[in-house]
Amino acid sequence: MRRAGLIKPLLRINNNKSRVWRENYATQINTEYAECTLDPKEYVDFKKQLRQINLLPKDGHTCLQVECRLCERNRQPAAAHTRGVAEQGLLAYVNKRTGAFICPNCDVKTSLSNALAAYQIPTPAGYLRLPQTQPVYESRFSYLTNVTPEACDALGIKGLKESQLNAIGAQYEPEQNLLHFKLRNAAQLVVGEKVLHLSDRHEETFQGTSMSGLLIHGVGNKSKAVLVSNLLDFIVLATQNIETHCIVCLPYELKMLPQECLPGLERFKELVFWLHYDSSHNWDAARAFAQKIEEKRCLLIRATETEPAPHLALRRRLNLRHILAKATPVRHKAITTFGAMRNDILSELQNIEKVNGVKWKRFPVLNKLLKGHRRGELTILTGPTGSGKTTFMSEYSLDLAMQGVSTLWGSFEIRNTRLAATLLRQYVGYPLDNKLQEFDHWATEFERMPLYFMTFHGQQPLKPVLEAIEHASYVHDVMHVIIDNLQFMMGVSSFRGDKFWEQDAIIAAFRSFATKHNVHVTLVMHPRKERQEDDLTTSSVFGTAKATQEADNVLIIQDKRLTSVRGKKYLQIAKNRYSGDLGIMPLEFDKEALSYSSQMQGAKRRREKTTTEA
Ligand SMILES: Nc1ncnc2c1ncn2[C@@H]1O[C@H](COP(=O)(O)OP(=O)(O)OP(=O)(O)O)[C@@H](O)[C@H]1O
Ligand code: FES
Repeated sequence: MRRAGLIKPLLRINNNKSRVWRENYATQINTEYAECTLDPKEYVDFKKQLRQINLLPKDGHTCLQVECRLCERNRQPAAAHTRGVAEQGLLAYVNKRTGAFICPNCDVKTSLSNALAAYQIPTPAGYLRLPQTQPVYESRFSYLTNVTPEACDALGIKGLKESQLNAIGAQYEPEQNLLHFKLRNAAQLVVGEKVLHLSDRHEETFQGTSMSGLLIHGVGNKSKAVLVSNLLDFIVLATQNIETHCIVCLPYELKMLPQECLPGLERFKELVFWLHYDSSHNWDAARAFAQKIEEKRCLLIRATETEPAPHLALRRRLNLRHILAKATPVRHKAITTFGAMRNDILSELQNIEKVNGVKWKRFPVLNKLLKGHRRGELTILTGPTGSGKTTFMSEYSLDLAMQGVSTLWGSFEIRNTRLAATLLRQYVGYPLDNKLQEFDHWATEFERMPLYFMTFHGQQPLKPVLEAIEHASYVHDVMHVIIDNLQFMMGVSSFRGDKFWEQDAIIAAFRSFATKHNVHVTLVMHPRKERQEDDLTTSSVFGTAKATQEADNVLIIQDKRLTSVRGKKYLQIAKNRYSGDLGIMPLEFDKEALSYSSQMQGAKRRREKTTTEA
C-alpha cells in the first residue's frame, strides 16, 4: 500500500455545537490502520484472490462488499471447488477510494494489505484471525426514559406527540434536559449517540471506535433516503411517515462525513440532500459530500425561501412532500440550460452572504475586498524573503480554522512543530515560554480545531503531495490547503523542460485540484529577484504569467520600510476574480502575538488599558 505523506490529525475535532470524541483506537488487527491512499495493484490482487476462493463481492456505490473473513466468527473460507451456493455471510466493506477495509460486525477498520491474508488459502503460516468481538458502546447517559409531553412541547413543533418521538427511537434524559438518539453502523450495532439539548438546541455527537454511526429511520427495503444535517430536521421528516424515503441524520452536521459511515449508505440507490446551512463554511457541503458518496445517486434541494430546511418549511406551513419531489441532481449534465440552473441561481442570490464565503474575524479589510474565503479557489501569496509570508498565512488560516474551515498545511520550509507553535501563539495572543503552566489548557483548546499537517518536509515531488491532499480532502473533508512554498516542488518532479515550464505544470495541477475537489488551495511563492525599491506586481510572481492567470486571488506583501523612512508594510490584493475589488491592507506586526491583526492588537490595547486603570 503506497503511503502518501502521512497526515497527522490534531486529535479531536470539536466546536461549540457538536463535540466529536475521536478515540483513535488501534484496530484489533496487528497494525493500526495507516492513513494511506489506495494502491490500485493491491485492489486488483484482492479481487483476484476473491475470485480464486469463489467469493464474489458486490461492487457497491462507494465500497466493495464482501463476506468478512477477518475473525473466527466466520466460517473458514471453503476451498473454491467445495463452495455451494454462497449463503450471505457477515459483510465487510472495502472503500474504493482509500482501500480502508471496514467490518461493522466487529467494528474493525484496517488496510487492504492486512485483510488480504485472511482470504488466502491456505491461511499464511502464523496469521492469526481476530478473536470474535462484539463491539459494545457504553452510553454516556445512564438515565434515559420515554419522551415526556413537556420535552415534546419544548421542541416547538406544532402537533408533534411524544408517542411519535418514542416511535422514531428518541429517548429523554431529564437531568440535562436533552433528547437522545442512538447511532448505528451498517451492521445495525449501536456505535455512538447524538443528543439535542432542548434548552438551546445545540447538538453533540459521541462515537466509539471507528466513527461509523448514522441515525436512520425507515424500513430496510427502501432504496431512497433523505439526508438531513441536524436532529430537528430529522424529527420533522421522520414523523411525517414519508412512504418513499428513509430519513438519515448525518452524524457531524455539515462539518464532515467520515468514510466509515459510507457502508451504512450503500443500500440506497438515491440520496436527497435537504440541508440546513447554518454558517458560511458549509455552503458547499452537499457538493463535497456528494463527491464522496457518488454524485450520480445524489439529488439536492437547493436552499431558497420557498424550499428551506425541513423544520423551517414546516414552520412556514410549506408542503414537505412537494419540496422533496422538486429535488434536482447535485451536478448538472455536461450541457445544461438556464432553466436547469434557475434554482441554483435563486438559491445563491437568496444566500449571497453564505456564497461569499467565510469572513475573517481578524482581517476586516480582507472581507471588504475579497468578500470572504470560498472553496474551489486558488490563491497565490508572495512577498520579499523574510517579509512574513508564513507568519501571515499562519494567522490567516487560523482565523478560518477557528470558524470550522478544515485546513491542511503543507509546510515544506519550516517544521510542523515550529508552524504549530506559531499557530498556537497567534491563537493564545502571547508567548507561553514563560507561562508553561498554561500550556495544557491552551493546547487542549487548540487541538479541537480542524487543522491537519502533511508530514512532508523539504523538497518534494508533486505526485505524492497531490495524493496526500486528495486523501485528506476525502477522509478529513478538508476545505483549505496551504502549500508553503511552491518552490520546494521544483526540480524534483519528473518534468522535463525548463523550470518555468515545470512551475506552470505544478500550478496547473493545483488549479485543477482546487476546481475538481472544490477545495481552496493557497500557494505561497517566492517572487522573482526584484530590486528592493521596486513594488512587487503580479508579474513579480516567480515563473511565467500562467501562475497569476490561473489564480483567482493574488496577495502580495509589500515592504516599503526598507526603502523609505516613512515606508510601511502592507498586503496588496493585486488580483480578485470573485468581486474584482483591489486594494491594500496595512500590516502592523505585534511581535508578542506574532499577529498582523488590527482586531487582535486593538483588543490587546483595550486589555492593557483596563489593567493599568484598575
Ligand atoms: N512585520 C514583521 N515585523 C517583524 N518581524 C516579522 C514580521 N513579520 C514576520 N516577522 C518575523 O520574521 C521572521 C520570518 O517570517 P516568515 O517566516 O513568516 O517570513 P517568510 O516571508 O515566510 O520567509 P521566507 O521568505 O523565508 O519564507 C519570523 O520570525 C517572523 O516572526
Ligand atoms: S465479522 Fe468481520 S471482523 Fe468479525
